[in-house]
Amino acid sequence: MTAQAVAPLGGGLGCPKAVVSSVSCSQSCSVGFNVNRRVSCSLIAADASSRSQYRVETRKIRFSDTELCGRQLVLFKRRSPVRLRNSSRLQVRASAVFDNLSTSLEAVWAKLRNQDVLTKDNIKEPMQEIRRALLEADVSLPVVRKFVKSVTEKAIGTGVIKGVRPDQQLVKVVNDELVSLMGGTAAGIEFAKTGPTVILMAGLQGVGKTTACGKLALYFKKKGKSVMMVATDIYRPAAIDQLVTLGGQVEVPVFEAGTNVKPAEIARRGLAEAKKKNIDVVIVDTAGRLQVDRGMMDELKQVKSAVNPTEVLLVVDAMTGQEAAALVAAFNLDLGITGAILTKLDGDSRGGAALSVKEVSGRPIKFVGEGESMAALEPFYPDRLASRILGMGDVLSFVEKAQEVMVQEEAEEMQKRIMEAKFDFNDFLKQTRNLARMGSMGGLMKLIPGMNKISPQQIADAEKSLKVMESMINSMTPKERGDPELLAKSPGRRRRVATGSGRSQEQVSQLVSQLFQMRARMKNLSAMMQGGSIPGLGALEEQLQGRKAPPGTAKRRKPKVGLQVSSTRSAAKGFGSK
Ligand SMILES: Nc1nc2c(ncn2[C@@H]2O[C@H](COP(=O)(O)OP(=O)(O)OP(=O)(O)O)[C@@H](O)[C@H]2O)c(=O)[nH]1
Repeated sequence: MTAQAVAPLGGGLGCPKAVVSSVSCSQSCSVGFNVNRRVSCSLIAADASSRSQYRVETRKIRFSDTELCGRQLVLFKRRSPVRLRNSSRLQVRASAVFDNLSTSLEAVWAKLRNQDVLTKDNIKEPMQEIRRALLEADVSLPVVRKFVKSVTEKAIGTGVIKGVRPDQQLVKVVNDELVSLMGGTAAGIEFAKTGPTVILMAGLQGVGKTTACGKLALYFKKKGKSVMMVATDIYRPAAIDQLVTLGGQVEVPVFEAGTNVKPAEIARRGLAEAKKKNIDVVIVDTAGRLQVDRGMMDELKQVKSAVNPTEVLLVVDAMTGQEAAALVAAFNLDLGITGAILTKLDGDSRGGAALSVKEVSGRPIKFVGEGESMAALEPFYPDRLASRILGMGDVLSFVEKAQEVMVQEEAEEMQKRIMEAKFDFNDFLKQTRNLARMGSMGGLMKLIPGMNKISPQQIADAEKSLKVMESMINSMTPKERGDPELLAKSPGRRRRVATGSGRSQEQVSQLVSQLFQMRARMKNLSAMMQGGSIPGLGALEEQLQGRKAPPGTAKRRKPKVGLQVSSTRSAAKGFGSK
């Protein structure tokens, strides 16, 4: 993009002025040229005559709309002002949001380069860096604390993934936590089941509310919806004109009733008009205030009850950082909102708002504005933003692949152990942890053909008994876990495990005998599969639910030890039953 000749403004900083004939800008140039506020720009001047590049001081420069064609740019090279020739080309690269955060995080990964595995000790310093980087990005302190704690726990708990370096592993954990911090999945707009979907827009003055109305109108129009905007800002007549102008730009009708009718009444009339015209989406613009005050809230409540909106969206300015998040929380408590629109994410915001809003307010960001043009509105995708911050999409997919391979290898190893009837309590623990990693058992069951008939209650029972069993296994010594015979032979060991886990001795005995039954069943099953007589899924389901003993196991193997093997029915309640 090329801007017109930039003439010196004179005076100001008391330095020689850079005069350039044209300005070529990288993608974020609109930040530098159109925003009516302080922006942070990193200017790189390439002097065509000397072919040298000047890294220009990153400084706050006040640009305003009125200065658009006559901007003074004072360029520095090693703190001395630089005079550029008329033929010089000037590249303006506004520091994009999250640049600093991304750079700081790169330094974090570098700290782990020579490590073999993530430990409590070697992760301390990187985590301090992450904490500092997030605070600098203006993320609120409680959010940072929670984030750092959770990343630390997960990073240490992940264990080694074959072929993945610890720094790569940490990138993945940080990515996943960033995504979940921002709400996990994208929160879309809810549409009314009948009649028009009404979206009430609220927000302080100058945050970009009216602009966001126009942007949303265009967004829905592009989705094939008919849209109408309603102007209820009766305090600033220019606001109505602004909305009408935006409506003209995006070719969407604007309902207005001048400045002598109450906002709630205008909204009501606007909605009636929209119903008459069979409009799909009605966007209600409201008046902003300099700060939250009672009058504003009361008025918003009146408008809200007049039109009963499907969505109440609070528009907040990303440049206000964590304040934006606090504002969303305050509006949510008082007015009740369904989400936020974060504007000016193209400015010099440090990005803290995007990271804090969901955690602080409990409400998701639904859209982000990244420019003044009507098309500069995007649905908010936490995963896309996280990978934009980290800039490591390839590392993420590499780690995911490695995890898949590991799960596959573990599964093959487990299968081998099952066939050899070596399945022990360590395997059992590993399996339950894998289950936990993969999500709830209910979700998993739905994926297995024939298993969807299991009731939620049965799943809940199974999950509960898995937890009970896990507590008993955790009280066993590593030797006992690897060699369950030890427990089968020794009532003393079983007593110790019972005391350690707070369970009864009978429960421990039952668990041990269930392991032997399980081994026998699995061995039989695998023998059948090898012999080609694979039981039908219905039978498998019954076996796994413990309703029917699998063929060949009706006459159960006698335990080698003095333990009473519990009945098939009791086995159904726990280990391997589902
Ligand atoms: N860079 C940038 N500027 C924006 C964005 N959204 C809005 N603006 C600009 O911010 C300024 C204020 O926007 P408005 O839409 O008038 O704000 P408002 O909240 O309706 O203001 P009031 O009507 O006074 O309450 C305008 O100059 C917009 O062009 C954005 O996402 N990025």
